[in-house]
Amino acid sequence: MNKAALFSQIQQKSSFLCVGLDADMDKIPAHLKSEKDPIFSFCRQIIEETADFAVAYKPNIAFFEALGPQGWETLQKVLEVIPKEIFTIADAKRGDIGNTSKLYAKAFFEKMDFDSVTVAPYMGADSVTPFLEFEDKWVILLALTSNAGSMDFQLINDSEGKPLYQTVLEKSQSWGSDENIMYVVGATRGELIGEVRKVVPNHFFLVPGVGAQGGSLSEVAKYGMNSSCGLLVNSSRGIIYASPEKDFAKVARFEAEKLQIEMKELLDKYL
Ligand SMILES: O=c1ccn([C@@H]2O[C@H](COP(=O)(O)O)[C@@H](O)[C@H]2O)c(=O)[nH]1
Repeated sequence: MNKAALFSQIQQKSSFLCVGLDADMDKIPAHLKSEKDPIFSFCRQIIEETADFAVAYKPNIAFFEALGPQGWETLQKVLEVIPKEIFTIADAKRGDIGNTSKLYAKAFFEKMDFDSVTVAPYMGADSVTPFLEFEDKWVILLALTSNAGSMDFQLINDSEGKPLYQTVLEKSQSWGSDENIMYVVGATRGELIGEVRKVVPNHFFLVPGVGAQGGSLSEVAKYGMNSSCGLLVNSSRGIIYASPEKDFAKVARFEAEKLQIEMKELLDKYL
């Protein structure tokens, strides 16, 4: 999917919501566990109920890998029930020496037909560029993540006072463009989102951290929105585990709609 198609969907749905599919056997409702493929059943129902409000889905690959070989089959089935016009993100956080990255890219872009994959930047250009050789596919590079540990490296300043995440943003711009690179920027980062936006004014950000991690959607929009929205804001647990009962999918729909209503207001305000 290209940037224009993504923005057009954001406008049509008045939403920049990404629903995170962190489907955990220990957390899905008990009644699903007797089904043949409980994780597929859970994800399918979440997708069916939230697709009106979501412009992206982000299966976190760890939750599928943890199921062993069956998990990869489940992931493929989940990918197939996501409506074609909705952007898909393999949250896999890959990246390795060039020939290995090439095969990771093949796995997510050819064997499975994801629109994008999250990639760690720390092995440098040759670990990222193999992912950029696929038309209308995206790399989502970890820049300023939402977790406390982001302080350990990403916020360390160099001798000129520049934080490492900023070097990642600056350097990676020569590897691709705002048509094939997005950046992960945590919703928990507040004003720093504005600092990221200054360095990369036109790129989309994938923003995890609203909902369960407590990030503020209004701050994300205030500091991060650009003229083509430029934001995909993810919520996983806040939507998919909003109810542990049989009504989980309906309650997920309600939570997704709540976020979409807030997003519409923010789009009207800033766009
Ligand atoms: O900086 C990051 C990068 C990725 N994530 C992932 O996003 C979701 C967040 O889930 P919530 O339940 O909405 O907190 C999850 O898959 C993380 O692995 C992130 O949180 N922060």
